[in-house]
Amino acid sequence: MTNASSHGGSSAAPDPNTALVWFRRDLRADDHAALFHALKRHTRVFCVFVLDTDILDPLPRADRRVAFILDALRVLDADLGRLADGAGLIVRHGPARKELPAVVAALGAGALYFNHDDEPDALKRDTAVGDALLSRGVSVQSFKDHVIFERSEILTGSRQPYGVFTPYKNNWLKTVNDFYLSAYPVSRYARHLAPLTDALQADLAALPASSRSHAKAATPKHHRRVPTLEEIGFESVAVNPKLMDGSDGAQRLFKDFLTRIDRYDEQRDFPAVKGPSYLSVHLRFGTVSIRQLAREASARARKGNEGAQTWLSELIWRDFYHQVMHHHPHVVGQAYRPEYDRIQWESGAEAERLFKAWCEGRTGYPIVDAAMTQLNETGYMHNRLRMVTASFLIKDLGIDWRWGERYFAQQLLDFDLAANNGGWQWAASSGCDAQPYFRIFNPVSQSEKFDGDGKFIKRYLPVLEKLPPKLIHAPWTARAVELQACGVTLGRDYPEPIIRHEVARMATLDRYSVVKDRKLPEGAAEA
Ligand SMILES: Cc1cc2nc3c(=O)[nH]c(=O)nc-3n(C[C@H](O)[C@H](O)[C@H](O)COP(=O)(O)OP(=O)(O)OC[C@H]3O[C@@H](n4cnc5c(N)ncnc54)[C@H](O)[C@@H]3O)c2cc1C
Repeated sequence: MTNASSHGGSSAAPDPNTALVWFRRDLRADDHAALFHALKRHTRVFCVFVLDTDILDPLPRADRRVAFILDALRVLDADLGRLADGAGLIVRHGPARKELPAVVAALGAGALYFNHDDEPDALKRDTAVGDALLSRGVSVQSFKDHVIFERSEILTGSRQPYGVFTPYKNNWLKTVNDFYLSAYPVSRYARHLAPLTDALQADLAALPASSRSHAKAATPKHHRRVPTLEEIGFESVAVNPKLMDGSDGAQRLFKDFLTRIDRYDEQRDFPAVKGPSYLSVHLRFGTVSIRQLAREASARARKGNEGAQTWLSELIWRDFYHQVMHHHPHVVGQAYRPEYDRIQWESGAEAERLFKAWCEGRTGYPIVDAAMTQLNETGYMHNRLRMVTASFLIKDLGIDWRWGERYFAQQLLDFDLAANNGGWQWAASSGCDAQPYFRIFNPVSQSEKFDGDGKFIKRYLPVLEKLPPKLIHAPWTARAVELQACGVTLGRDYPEPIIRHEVARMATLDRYSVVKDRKLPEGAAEA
């Protein structure tokens, strides 16, 4: 499997036997397209990760993702060392567009290898790095690694990108075979990984572009190549330990999920149940290979395992949203369907107040508040609740989906531009194969249906612990004495609802009337 985009380049000066592999959203040493191809074609291969200050500088100083990345880099560094004696990860801290050319020059590398990242900013960065290297005669090779099918690999019969998921999925399933799912056997050529010698590390530490290098050349035997959070200007922050340990942690989670995958289709919608895989952060940072996951799911799905079939569909949604972003980059910032940008969202101080209450889990709707608390406290939110909270913000509070998209992007450990944008535009009805605009989630029925006994709500809102199932989904419908018997006074211990869903629903249908001038279809309903 190659699918390489060769950017060409040739020169006598850089050493054609030496290559540098640039790790980005693929933080593992196993089944790695760029690493495999570099090792196969070159006899002296180095690996680098750049803590890119263009990305890191605007982030809040306490960011779970940075903690996750550093942890994953430590595992990657150790794994490279296990693959070949003395090998390891070069870690740089600075703007990637400057660091990469500097490291390439210091190593005398004749080629740079990396895996595709199709986010618009990443593409711009890669073009800048590629152009700088090409002008020096260094070849630049990039590969598909992050998805099973990318860009224009799955098209309609008339060679157009799909706008509807189900036919895309059917074509995906028809096209996929062992070729696309097999692993890149990195270890076969691991002997070509070059050791990070003391002299080399001294050279790297002295690089002018690296004002913030963390290689400690003076103590080579004991140095830490991967810096701490504090060393790169971040604060320590708690991340669920079950999600940590880089690629080792991903394998642990996947092994555990395989014991539950058969029941995924039945359990995945209930946030109090351990139903999904929790692998999203690992897929985001590539601490697990999508080929491994899709291969295992496909093998089970082909045997009729419905849990595996449903889970495979979710992995296909991921590919789907990535190809949407590739073909329609305007979705970053604008509605996929332009007519939805005519909608007038709420704005001003009142909208700001409602938005803040939503962010902080103070809407008075327990399922929404518990979900937002899960997000704020852990950096994760269950998929069903992402749909419920997104719908609530857009269709109950009348707030622009982009506000919610931005908040999720700041908070989610698994934040992925394509999936997050796809999810938000799905909820806003403006996206590719989105929820129709007239289908409006009723937060109370969603709560009753998917958290019937309120177990999830109570986990994140202990103040409601004593409320029985009949009161917990809509506490404002209870009599004051009933609530008091459970130790709750609305407005004091838990908020009054900030809107009435029935009223908001009518306002939303009105708001969305600018996109459809016909009457509501038969069955226009709540979900
Ligand atoms: C408003 C909204 C925002 C979202 N933002 C993100 C995001 O930033 N990052 C992200 O990875 N997912 C996002 N999702 C999709 C989904 O909610 C998460 O992928 C899922 O909850 C992660 O948990 P899991 O790994 O246990 O999922 P599982 O149920 O075990 O699914 C396995 C994997 O399939 C992929 N997947 C599942 N559902 C979707 C989906 N609807 N779209 C795309 N890929 C999917 C993910 O990579 C996930 O890890 C969003 C969904 C919505 C409705």
